[in-house]
Amino acid sequence: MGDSPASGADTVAAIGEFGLIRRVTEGTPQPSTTLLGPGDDAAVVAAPDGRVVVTTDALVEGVHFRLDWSTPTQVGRKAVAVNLADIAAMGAVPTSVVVALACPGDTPAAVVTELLEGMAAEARRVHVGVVGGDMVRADNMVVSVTALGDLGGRPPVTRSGASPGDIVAVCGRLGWAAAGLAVLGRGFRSPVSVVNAQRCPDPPYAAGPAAALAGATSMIDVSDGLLADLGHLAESSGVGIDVQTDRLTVAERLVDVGAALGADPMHWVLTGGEDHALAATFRSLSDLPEGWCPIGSVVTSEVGVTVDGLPYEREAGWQHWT
Ligand SMILES: Nc1ncnc2c1ncn2[C@@H]1O[C@H](COP(=O)(O)OP(=O)(O)O)[C@@H](O)[C@H]1O
Ligand SMILES: Cc1ncc(C[n+]2csc(CCOP(=O)(O)OP(=O)(O)O)c2C)c(N)n1
Ligand SMILES: [Mg+2]
Ligand SMILES: [Mg+2]
Ligand SMILES: [Mg+2]
Repeated sequence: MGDSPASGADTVAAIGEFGLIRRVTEGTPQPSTTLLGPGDDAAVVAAPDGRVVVTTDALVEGVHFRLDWSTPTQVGRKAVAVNLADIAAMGAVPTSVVVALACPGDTPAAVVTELLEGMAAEARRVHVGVVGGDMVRADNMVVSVTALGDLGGRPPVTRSGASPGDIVAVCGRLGWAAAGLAVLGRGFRSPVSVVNAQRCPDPPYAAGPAAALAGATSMIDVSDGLLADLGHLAESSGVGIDVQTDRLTVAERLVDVGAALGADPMHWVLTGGEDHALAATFRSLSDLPEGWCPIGSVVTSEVGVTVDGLPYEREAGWQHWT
């Protein structure tokens, strides 16, 4: 897909910026919370409780996705999903999404329309619209998404509210996208379950607001790796966090892939990003909503994360530029 540029009439350059915008916006249905959709200088969306939650994340070809690993639809879905997970991690529900796409002129127009369709499809899963965007020329593809959300009258669940004695819990998958990355990186395309997890996450969006309602004291989505992201909670809250590996289930599929590739599947679970599970702290075990699993505790030791009481010797997760 990405390695054979289209020529002739149906490229981005041939259709032009405004033809492309018309193609991806005209006739797109919007939910009722979109008061004024794409086409003007800005969109107008309802902000039911008077506050707006906003987050943005960019995906870069070659860094976050490859068009020979993923379809444009999967890239679009992923770009929106990673942002919706950040909204959920605040305990909010999404209200709308705006998107920006940069690509070379010889990009087939179908790649762009499929990507935008993927974005709209992921947004539709949570009943929100893509209410605007931007499209510009660049040497490599970059997809950037901004998501807005609503707290429903609740306080935001921040990274800074954990205190010693809290239970650390997770909702969603861990290690699957990392296993998929390892498979794709070695040139394989199966097992499709882990490969698809890398291509596009399936974050537990509803678990964020549910955790907020249940009194979660802090929360984050796992984008870089469980230990790395719990590290952000620990640092913001000024606490220690201990993860108990006997509380973490390593799915049989991950065990199989680990054995086939000579990799430790527990390392994927502890440090693999991109599944966008939610990790949160709760005052007591009985506060955990359905689907949340206890995996550790907030402790009074020095600020940081330990695994079974010990420092983790390998990288805790993904960092750009290192
Ligand atoms: N260029 C920037 N300007 C202001 N804030 C930024 C910038 N880049 C990142 N941040 C903020 O730093 C925090 C951590 O970023 P990041 O690790 O990307 O979070 P996440 O994993 O949730 O996307 C977020 O609050 C983000 O908004
Ligand atoms: C081609 C390719 N190489 C490597 C990765 C692995 N990878 C890229 S970014 C990333 C971490 C998450 O991305 P980031 O931009 O840090 O998102 P954020 O933490 O801001 O949500 C990982 C594990 C990938 N998805 N695709
Ligand atoms: Mg980010
Ligand atoms: Mg996040
Ligand atoms: Mg990151």
